[in-house]
Amino acid sequence: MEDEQIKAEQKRVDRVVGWISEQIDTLREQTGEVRTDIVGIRRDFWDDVTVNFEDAAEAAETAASLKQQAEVLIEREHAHGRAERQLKLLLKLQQSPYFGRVDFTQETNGVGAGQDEPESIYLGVGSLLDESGTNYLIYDWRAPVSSLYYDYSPGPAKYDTPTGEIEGEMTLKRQYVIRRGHISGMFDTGVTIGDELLQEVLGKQSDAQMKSIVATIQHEQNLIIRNERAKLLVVQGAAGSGKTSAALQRIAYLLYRYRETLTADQVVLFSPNPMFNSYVSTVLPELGEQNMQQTTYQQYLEHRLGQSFALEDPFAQMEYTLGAIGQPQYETRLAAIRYKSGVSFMSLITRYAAALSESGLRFKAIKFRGRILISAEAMQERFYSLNRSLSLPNRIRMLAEWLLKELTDLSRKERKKQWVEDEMELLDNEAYMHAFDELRRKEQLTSDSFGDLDREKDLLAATIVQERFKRLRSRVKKLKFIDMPSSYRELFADQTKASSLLDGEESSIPEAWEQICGLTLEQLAAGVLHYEDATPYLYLKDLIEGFQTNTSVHHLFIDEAQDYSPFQFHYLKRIFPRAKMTVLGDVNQSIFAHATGGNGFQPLSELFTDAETEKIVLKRSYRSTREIIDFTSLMIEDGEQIIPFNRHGEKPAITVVRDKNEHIRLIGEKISAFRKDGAQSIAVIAKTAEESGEAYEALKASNPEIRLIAKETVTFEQGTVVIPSYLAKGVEFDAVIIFDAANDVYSQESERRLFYTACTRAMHDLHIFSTGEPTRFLDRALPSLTL
Ligand SMILES: Nc1ncnc2c1ncn2[C@@H]1O[C@H](COP(=O)(O)OP(=O)(O)OP(=O)(O)O)[C@@H](O)[C@H]1O
Repeated sequence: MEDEQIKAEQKRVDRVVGWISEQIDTLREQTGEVRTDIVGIRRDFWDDVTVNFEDAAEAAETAASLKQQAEVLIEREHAHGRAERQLKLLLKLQQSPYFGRVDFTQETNGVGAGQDEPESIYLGVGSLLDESGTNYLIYDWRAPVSSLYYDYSPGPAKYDTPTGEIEGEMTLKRQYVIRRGHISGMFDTGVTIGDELLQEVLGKQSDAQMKSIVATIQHEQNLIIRNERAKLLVVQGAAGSGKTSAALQRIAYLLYRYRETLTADQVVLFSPNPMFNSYVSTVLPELGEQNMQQTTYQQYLEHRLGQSFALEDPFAQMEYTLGAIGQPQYETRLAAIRYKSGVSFMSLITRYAAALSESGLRFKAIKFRGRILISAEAMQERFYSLNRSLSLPNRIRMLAEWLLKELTDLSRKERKKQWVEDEMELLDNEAYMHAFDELRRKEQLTSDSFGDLDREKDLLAATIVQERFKRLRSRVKKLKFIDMPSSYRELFADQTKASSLLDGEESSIPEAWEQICGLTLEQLAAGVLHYEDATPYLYLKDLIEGFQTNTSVHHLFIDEAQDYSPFQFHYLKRIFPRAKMTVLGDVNQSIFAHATGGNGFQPLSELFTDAETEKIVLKRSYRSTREIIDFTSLMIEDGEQIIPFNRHGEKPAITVVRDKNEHIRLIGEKISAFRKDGAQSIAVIAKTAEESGEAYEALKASNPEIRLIAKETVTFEQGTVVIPSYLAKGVEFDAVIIFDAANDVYSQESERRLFYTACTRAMHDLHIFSTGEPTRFLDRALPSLTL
């Protein structure tokens, strides 16, 4: 690029940065003032309100005055929040005001048709107006016009606006690398967005935090980011194709596009594990947006199931499926996982709930001081005497009301019991006075009541009983009187029940049903709820008690969606009925036993109509070097369809070791070598948690800084780690060492995708160790390896 051009561009950068600096100063002053206001309002809060509770009118005035004062404070605090966010954005723009430019000449139709003057559009992470307040010095990357930059190369181009399509000619597309207000790189680009810039970005060392990709979003990723039409957007993308990145930029886009109506807490991202949450948590703040709500499916289950069971998590299930091969009930468990994850089991549960509507729902007696106050039979009788045309949840609510009334009656009788008398006597003076004060407040005792010993005692007895009944009432309100575990268990207790429920559709019941029933009963008796049972159990619970739907969520993002079962998808749709879904995954990385194999996201299509659904396939992979992608693609079917980005590095390598000592020594040496080459993050990926633990113990002596990642790990940090394969999902490392790829470690066909997932975590280097003959998943890839 010519010097003159760079000089002219730098001049513009200087001017823009100068203007940003001025605005920063003004804003700082303003935020300072607002802050002082807030401190002042807080300090003088009580001086500026008139507090008087003498009578009802005064109290009302006090309340109004308090409300007004609080509103002023809230308004100021909001203003402060807005200004702070704006300030943060300006500080970012001050360092790097923009990353791209397109020159675009809009076509004008009709009278005087022809071409307007070209306009230069500069793109940054936020927009900025000039001194006059009328011209944009920087356009937000999410503005309609900015899509030109992502969708076109120079030539005819168009973009959508809320008022229609605008066509024209793009005459220039330029990219900048601006650091601390100085242009350090500038490229004019052709067909795709800045191969050069992308090269530079992708060639960098990894980070503990995911980065935003706004400067280099690719056309097909932009389709995901800006999609506004689909109610269900399905993204099938190769490993490293930018699914997570696109999802996060899409959230930023939606928050910008619908800023009047959408807030960050109306967007929920389901991610694979807590560590992944930490990994992606900085992307939106980096883009000047607040973070969406982040959770994992397991966290949701725990929140809903509370303490009622020892709830197995997906990783414990995974450890079992990977490590218990050959154990007595292994095959039964696998059959159970497959069946209980599918929609057939869902319809069995739906029918079971319908049957419970007629009979069989289990209840728990309400007990008090070791006595049964209301028996389960009484509840059952009452429940089934209610109008059966009413839904289960409605009848449950009516039963709860009845129970509360019963409890009120029972509490009256309880007052006369000896234990109340005993308890009254035990009250010390202070407690007695306290109870009496309470009584006076509640019952408005007059001074006449003093001395009326009987009345005093009655009231005190009522208070004591009421206190003790509080817990019972609260349990009733929480519907704890339903014996959910027994109600669920009953489905398995009689093995013929399923076929009678599925009259005509018995063929969907698996062959091993009898054994599955046995296994389920065993596990429930031990107070354990297997992962595959958790969603069905919750579904049944919700059919009985009513679904706890969340209608405030407008957008649901499900990352690593290949790990969700059809049942889970249906359930999520049910609890977020108003949300649009963006579902991102890679069928080649399906690692759970419930994975449905080749048909990928098929179950999802049942949730929305064809017209509501859009599917985007990402074939280009950005994470790894061409050498790594060429190699890993040979491990999977259709791998040749993955298109590597043209970035080169060392060929992957394999070392077959002879014994344990050599194994550990060579891995230690490899770690040192990678570090010397500048790798910031190195992962030794083992198959299971158990193998990771062993690897860690063996390696830590010679690598004291090495860390072990377990399912509880919540932060993703740089450095050298040992990590189980399934936890490495979604994250990436400069260099990956596969701990042991021996054929007897990765032996089952079902483990192919797990192995593939582990290998595709590598950005720049991949080294595979094997303690014997390497896994057959490498058969096709092996010849291309450096031995
Ligand atoms: N357009 C882009 N510009 C720059 N970097 C990109 C782009 N797209 C993807 N990347 C980079 O590629 C890597 C992989 O991206 P990401 O993790 O989003 O992929 P993924 O499809 O979710 O991967 P996986 O399914 O393997 O977990 C990241 O380092 C990301 O920053």
